[in-house]
Amino acid sequence: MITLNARPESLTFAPERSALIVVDMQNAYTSPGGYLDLAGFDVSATQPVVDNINIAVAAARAAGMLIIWFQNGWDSDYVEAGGPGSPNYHKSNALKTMRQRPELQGTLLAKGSWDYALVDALQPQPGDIVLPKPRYSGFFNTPLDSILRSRGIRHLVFTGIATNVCVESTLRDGFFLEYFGIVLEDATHQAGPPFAQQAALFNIETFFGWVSDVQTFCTALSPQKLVNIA
Ligand SMILES: C/C(=C/NC(N)=O)C(=O)O
Repeated sequence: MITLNARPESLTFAPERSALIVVDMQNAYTSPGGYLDLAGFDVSATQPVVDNINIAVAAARAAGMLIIWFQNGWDSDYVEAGGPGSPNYHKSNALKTMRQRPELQGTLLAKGSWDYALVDALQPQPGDIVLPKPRYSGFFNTPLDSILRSRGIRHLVFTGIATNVCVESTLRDGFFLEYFGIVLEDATHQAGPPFAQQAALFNIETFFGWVSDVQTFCTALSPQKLVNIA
């Protein structure tokens, strides 16, 4: 068992019965020229997040935690995105950007595209689980709940982009399914202004889960080891 210092209080859990979830670290959400950048969101501060996720993943893997990587997106014909009868068609800024700029059609968040791919610096290893997801929540239309329940996993440590959209959506759905959700704040980044990050972390800390950071997480898993946090 480890005890992880977190806000609003510390949590004790077994690493081998917990998972590190990496949410949507795709070029779409992280890289200049990716979807968020093209849609007008600031991605200039995402590199430290990539670096910190690599540190957290290495520490979690060494401690026997399951690593789950999500990739958000749809088939290249966007059937999975839903048509005009789906709110996703109207709210997805990727779909809206492609309607405004038809030359981008088929490039944003389409499976097989550069935009959909995980960033080069973050690559799953054998034993990790990679899950595509068609909506913001990683519990919606994916086998996530079955994968976790079959392994007796109840504690989920979250990293990834965006804190206020897919990270928060997945953590909230997990809360309703009786999972304990913890966010490593310096391994996440918001879509939108800085207040979106602050509000998401406030919501999580106050209502849905816990907030910690990569250094604290690594120290809890391996007290003797020194890490260089970005
Ligand atoms: C805005 C947005 C966020 N996605 C995420 N991975 O949090 C989107 O997919 O449109």
